[in-house]
Amino acid sequence: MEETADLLPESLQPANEPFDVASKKLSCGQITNEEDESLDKKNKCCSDIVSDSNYKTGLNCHQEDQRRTSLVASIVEVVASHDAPTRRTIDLGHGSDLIYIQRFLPFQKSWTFFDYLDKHIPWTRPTIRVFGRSCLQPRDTCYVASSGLTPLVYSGYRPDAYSWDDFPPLKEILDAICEALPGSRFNSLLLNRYKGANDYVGWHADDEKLYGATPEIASLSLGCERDFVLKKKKLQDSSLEKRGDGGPANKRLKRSSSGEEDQHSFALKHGSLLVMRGYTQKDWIHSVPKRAKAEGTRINLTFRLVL
Ligand SMILES: O=C(O)CCC(=O)C(=O)O
Ligand SMILES: [Fe+2]
Repeated sequence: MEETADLLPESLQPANEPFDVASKKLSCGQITNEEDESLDKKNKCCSDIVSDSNYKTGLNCHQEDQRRTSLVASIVEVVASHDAPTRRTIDLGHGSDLIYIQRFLPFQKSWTFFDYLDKHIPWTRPTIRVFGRSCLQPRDTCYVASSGLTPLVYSGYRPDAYSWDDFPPLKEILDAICEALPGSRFNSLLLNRYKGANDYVGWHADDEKLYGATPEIASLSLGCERDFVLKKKKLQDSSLEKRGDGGPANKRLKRSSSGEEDQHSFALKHGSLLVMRGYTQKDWIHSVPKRAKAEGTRINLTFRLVL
């Protein structure tokens, strides 16, 4: 990953609204989640029904019991259907694709992981090199990997690898991801903590050789919602083109004038999982830009396989 300075097109500024989930921890300037909002409304509506059922209804005890049973069943159904993960596959074309799973982890469980990681991970903010200049990385980081792997080096920085055994909850998350992605394998994890609106990751691709030609990267988001932007590489930016191995990249990237989108933006929700697959690291770059209204802390975990 050779990170570039943050070049944020004006058109990508979102219409953020403050996010406040009563009793669900913090308000961090997150984008309002329409579904969470509607869940809140439905939950409120359900509790209204429950308290209404205490009023005199004119039904006998048996009828009242039946009514309560069916009310409880429908409340459970509403809550369950809103808690269920939703999976979406996004075909970026030419062998690149994404999977986005909203509510991959349950809401409160995600906050439990957030609190643990915020407190227990030995976060550092290293000096990196961008365009030949040294600067402080604009977010906190930590690296966890199985022993004996090729070390990760990015932007002139080589993080020390902590062991999975140092942070047992990470293994729990890894197990959940492997269960959701049968056949996938991960042995390393780069953690990022964005402490507010000014923290970001600039345009880059995770195209280091140690991940091979078509790495699968599973990215879990916890805490404050942030935008994740993907932009198609120009043909001359393609790593294959740079290596002079122009054939496949040429074929994949050249056809981009066919009306396909060259840029995608996703608001990554608390507890969501985004998976990048295929040629996504070869043909696309991605970033998490600064966002004035994203005041809260966000923790991101990217699980990778070092070959
Ligand atoms: O924070 C994110 O969602 C992305 C982080 C990222 O791109 C990276 O660590 O390589
Ligand atoms: Fe990345």
